[in-house]
Amino acid sequence: MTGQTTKARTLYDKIWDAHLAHEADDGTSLLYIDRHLVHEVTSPQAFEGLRMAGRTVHAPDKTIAVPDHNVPTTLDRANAATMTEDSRIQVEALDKNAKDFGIHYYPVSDVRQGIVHIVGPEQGWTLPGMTVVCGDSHTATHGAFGALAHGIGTSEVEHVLATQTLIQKKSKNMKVEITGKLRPGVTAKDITLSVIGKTGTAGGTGYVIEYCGEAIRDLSMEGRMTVCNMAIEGGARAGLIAPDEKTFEYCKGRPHAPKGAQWEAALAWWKTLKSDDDAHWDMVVTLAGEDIAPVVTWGTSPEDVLPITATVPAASDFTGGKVDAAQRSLDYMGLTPGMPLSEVEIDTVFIGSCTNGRIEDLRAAAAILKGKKIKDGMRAMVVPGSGLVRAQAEEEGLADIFKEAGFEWRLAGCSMCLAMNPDQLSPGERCAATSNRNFEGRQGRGGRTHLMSPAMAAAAAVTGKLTDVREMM
Ligand SMILES: CC(C)[C@H](C(=O)O)[C@@H](O)C(=O)O
Ligand code: SF4
Repeated sequence: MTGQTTKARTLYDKIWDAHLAHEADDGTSLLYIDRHLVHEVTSPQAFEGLRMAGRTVHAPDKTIAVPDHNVPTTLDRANAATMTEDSRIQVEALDKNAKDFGIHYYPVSDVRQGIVHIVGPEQGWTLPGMTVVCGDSHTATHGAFGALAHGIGTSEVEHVLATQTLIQKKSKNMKVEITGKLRPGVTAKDITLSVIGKTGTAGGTGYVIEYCGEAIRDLSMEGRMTVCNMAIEGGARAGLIAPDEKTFEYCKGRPHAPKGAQWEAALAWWKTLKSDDDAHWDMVVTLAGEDIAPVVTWGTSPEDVLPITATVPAASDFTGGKVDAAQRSLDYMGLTPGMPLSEVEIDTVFIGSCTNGRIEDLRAAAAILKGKKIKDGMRAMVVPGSGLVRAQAEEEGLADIFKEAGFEWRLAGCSMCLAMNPDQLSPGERCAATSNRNFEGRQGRGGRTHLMSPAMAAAAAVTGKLTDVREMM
């Protein structure tokens, strides 16, 4: 790495350099992978490939599996009859593969089971400066720790299982700075949606984003995970945030975090993990924290985002290819241009997912719901991101607040974030959701999704409409 070490580098450059095993003349590189997270949807063929080739998992100690997408989240889920045949096959395959290949595993029956992107940080598998991959696009979540974390395809899952390395080409560096303070009622979710609203879903293509600025520093680790989670929705390869005292504090004492002298050594390295002042950025995006409002999506792309105080746009408000796309979105979403977003009535509320299924998210929603009831006829569910989040929420009395308000209190999993398990919208059903994708059919065929923060979703459950949470604070 002569020469490279003296040049000013970004955090991404530093993590990349520290993991580079080989670089070919055309830039194709071989990266060492520190953590490989595995779930039931994208791994069965990869394990099958290993089996057929007679290979083992190269680093079973760095490979962590948990079923999350297909698992029912109802209290009776131990009963296999609650799963579809396809789901059952995938979950059983993961049970078997984890056992046969000797990797770390959190089965459905384990209180630590949950959404892979919540379990990894919670158990201390995700640490600053690491390379973290998973056959899942929202692996970007782990970037909140100053780790280079991104999704990979099933053939790459097999490659990482077999070699603990990944073939990559380096991305460009983008800086997204959120300056100043957030206003009351504005959360990490509003930041990340507003960034995508500004850059578009393709704006990050070819880049790794580093989020920085006072408003990012002020976020908790939970909030930082929410921001990085949606880097992929903005088209980026990954999103990351330089680690700081909050990061170290979060990691300290976690089951798989280093201990004693190893902790001290790790900490010394982690403290060097920041972009140099004069590092080169290929693109810079800046938003003022004060200018960010509580937002909701109105369309079928995460970039279709507006402040809750706005009205439904018309297709003619857009230009180029977006005109037709906006019209299609409006038709699918059943919305009329000019209508105040705060008058859009909803049928269902989903609080959960790897975007907003952590304890802080549940606290924010419960703070709005305390002493209130959800609107008559509303279907509302809270799906904690892991069994441990669920247990903590019960201990803090949040579960009681949700139940008294009329919410279903579920077990951990991806649930209604995507239509791969029994939790689905029916055609035309409209949902206030704290997840990250609002594509056509994402939550069930014909289902209509409005993305927002947990507090906003809680407010919507009470009024039955998209609601400005600031009116309920
Ligand atoms: C099923 C999985 C491959 C997928 C992803 O990669 O993101 C899912 O988690 C999602 O959120 O759409
Ligand atoms: S919660 Fe949603 S976004 Fe996250 S991994 Fe599961 S399906 Fe994907």
